[in-house]
Amino acid sequence: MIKSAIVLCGGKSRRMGQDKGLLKINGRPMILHVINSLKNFVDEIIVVLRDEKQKNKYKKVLNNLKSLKIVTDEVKDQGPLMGIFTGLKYVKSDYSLVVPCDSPFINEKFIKNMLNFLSKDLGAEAVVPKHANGKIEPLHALYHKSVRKKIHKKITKNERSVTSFVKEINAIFVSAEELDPSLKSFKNLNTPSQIS
Ligand SMILES: Nc1nc2c(ncn2[C@@H]2O[C@H](COP(=O)(O)OP(=O)(O)OP(=O)(O)O)[C@@H](O)[C@H]2O)c(=O)[nH]1
Repeated sequence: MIKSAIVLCGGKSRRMGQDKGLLKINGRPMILHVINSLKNFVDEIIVVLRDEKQKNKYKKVLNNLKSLKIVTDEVKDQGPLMGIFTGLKYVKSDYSLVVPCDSPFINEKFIKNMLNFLSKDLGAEAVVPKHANGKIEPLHALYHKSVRKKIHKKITKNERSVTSFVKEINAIFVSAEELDPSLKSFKNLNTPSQIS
């Protein structure tokens, strides 16, 4: 069974003030932390960027990486739901693990636990982590390719919330704490003060 991952990296990084995926954490661009964690567990990684200009910058950092495809949003600056829509167009697998590029501490435990769901007969359109306080993590989730049609409907209505989207589809919610007891996989770096 082919396993695919989609890395969302086409955001505007307004709060950070510079492109988050290329920002170095412990001497290495954030996106490489995410890709390094994923690469031993999936057969292909689709990196979804905003446009050709951003793609040219990332090519320098991502060259030589096997099984990696860089694509650009069908329409830019529409938010992560568009990124998922674009990524799902290119994947070979039925389900894809979607992750953001600004969570550099995504770890193997989280990835393995998420991919383990693929060995079950899921019968769901998505598997989404949920915290004890009810907060959900739709950018750290598994999506079936078939949701593309439903996303298209939302986008054409200008509805861009990924959280609202997953609440409307047939999604399974799973304990974030069980997927990664450290919860580090879910930490997003959004502002300069979060970078020491
Ligand atoms: N492909 C793609 N990814 C996106 C898009 N918007 C956000 N993302 C990604 O989704 C993740 C979460 O994004 P946010 O932090 O909410 O938004 P951001 O635009 O990156 O940052 P801010 O401008 O500070 O809100 C990041 O990995 C982004 O790169 C988009 O339009 N296209």
